[in-house]
Amino acid sequence: MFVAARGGSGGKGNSFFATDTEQSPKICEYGAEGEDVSYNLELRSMADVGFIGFPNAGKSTLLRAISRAKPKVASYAFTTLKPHLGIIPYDDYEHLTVADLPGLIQDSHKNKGLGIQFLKHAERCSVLLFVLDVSYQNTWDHFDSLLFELENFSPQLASRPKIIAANKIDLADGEENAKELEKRMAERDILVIPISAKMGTNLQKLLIEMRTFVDDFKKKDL
Ligand SMILES: Nc1nc2c(ncn2[C@@H]2O[C@H](COP(=O)(O)OP(=O)(O)OP(=O)(O)O)[C@@H](O)[C@H]2O)c(=O)[nH]1
Ligand SMILES: [Mg+2]
Repeated sequence: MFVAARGGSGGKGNSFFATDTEQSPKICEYGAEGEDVSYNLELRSMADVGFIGFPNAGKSTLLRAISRAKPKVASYAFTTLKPHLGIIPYDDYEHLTVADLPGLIQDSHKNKGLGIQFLKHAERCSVLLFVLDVSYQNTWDHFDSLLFELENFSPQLASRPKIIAANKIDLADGEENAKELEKRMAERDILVIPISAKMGTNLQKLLIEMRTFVDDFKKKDL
């Protein structure tokens, strides 16, 4: 927060000039003029981290778990229709802003589903967090499909630093599927963090990694 322009000091109102004999004086004193300043503001990024994932992967559940934002969570696709922002405070008084974005589907880049509208928001995030539902086995395919949509929309967006949150490890086979995903992604040098957004498992590790990625990105961006 900062003061964009200071107001002038106030003048004295009519009641200040009231006396025993003149209860409602018609005189007053004008205040001093305030500052008159023009600013050009540039919105450089919508959020530090943008959540990318298919519908129902648990993006909104994760946002609720790590910030005070309260986006709607439900077990049907396209629960989230517009981006929701959350703020994560860290112990050193820095904070990250994260954006829960509407679910992506095949051919989003051709404006299917919430399409381009959604991808435009992602374009303004510095780091991408892919939220994958590891109650499914082949989530590396999910990751590639999501990446394909991003690449077709904007190769620059697709080249942003990426982290994968392997979500729903509390469900059957979740941990094993997450391990297999981790193995495959290690070959591509992409970090996978197994979590359960619902149960709050391993979120601390995710928060630390998100912060490290964003800090690195900002350093390079300077
Ligand atoms: N078991 C389990 N269920 C989860 C977890 N995270 C989310 N869910 C459930 O998955 C469903 C979808 O969660 P949402 O957070 O709404 O998913 P979303 O990715 O925001 O979905 P869209 O807004 O449609 O893109 C809900 O029923 C959640 O309760 C998890 O870690 N474990
Ligand atoms: Mg959602």
